[in-house]
Amino acid sequence: MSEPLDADVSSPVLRLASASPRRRELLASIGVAVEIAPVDIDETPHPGEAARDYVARLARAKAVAGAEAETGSESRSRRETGLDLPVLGSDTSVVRDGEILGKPVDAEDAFVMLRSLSGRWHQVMTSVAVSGPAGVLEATVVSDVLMRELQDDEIRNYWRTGEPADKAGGYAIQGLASIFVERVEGSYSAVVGLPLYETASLLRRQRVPVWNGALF
Ligand SMILES: Cc1cn([C@H]2C[C@H](O)[C@@H](COP(=O)(O)OP(=O)(O)OP(=O)(O)O)O2)c(=O)[nH]c1=O
Repeated sequence: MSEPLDADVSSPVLRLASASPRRRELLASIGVAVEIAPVDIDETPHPGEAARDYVARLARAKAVAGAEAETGSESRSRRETGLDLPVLGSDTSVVRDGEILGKPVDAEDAFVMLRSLSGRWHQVMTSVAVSGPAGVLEATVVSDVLMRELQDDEIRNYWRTGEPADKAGGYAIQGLASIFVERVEGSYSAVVGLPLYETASLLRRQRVPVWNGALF
């Protein structure tokens, strides 16, 4: 029997235009080893921009910026041999009543965000874009999340754990905030940062090998 897939020792098959460790781990879980190449783009929403359009625009911008950076000198030898890797960009936003909640900037910001999510449903929108031989392919997934009533003290204590700081909406469903989330309707992996079902489909269309149900 051959060895199981191990993302740490496999050579990269995809360039990940993201600094998010969650996205790297999610891709590793479906056997996709990545080369990390974060990009820096302006994440300011356009005036009047709908949340769904916003996440789609950002995911696309990250994939396109990552592909442009790949044509730089660092990867020139690979380009010359026609071996540029497809590039994945993604964006996750928490949306309450149509309003985009980004990452909290401080304790007060996190308190206001989580207070506003307490005891009600909100949406998590994640868009993924993959630039490759088939052009830029995209998918957007909207999930509904119900958070239980939160006490003021637990919101303050939650901030002190450090978990909310780099998370859209100020919480991580895959972490301590799992005790706050009562229900998810949609894609759990999309809430964490990447909708794996849709991502696998886009990757296959870009000829990136993904685990396909075969025995190892
Ligand atoms: C709602 C939620 C968000 N998140 C995270 C996923 C994303 O990393 C982050 C949303 O910010 P993003 O801007 O989507 O991503 P990022 O800044 O972490 O990385 P990059 O832009 O370089 O790709 O929030 C969780 O980890 N768990 C959750 O439950």
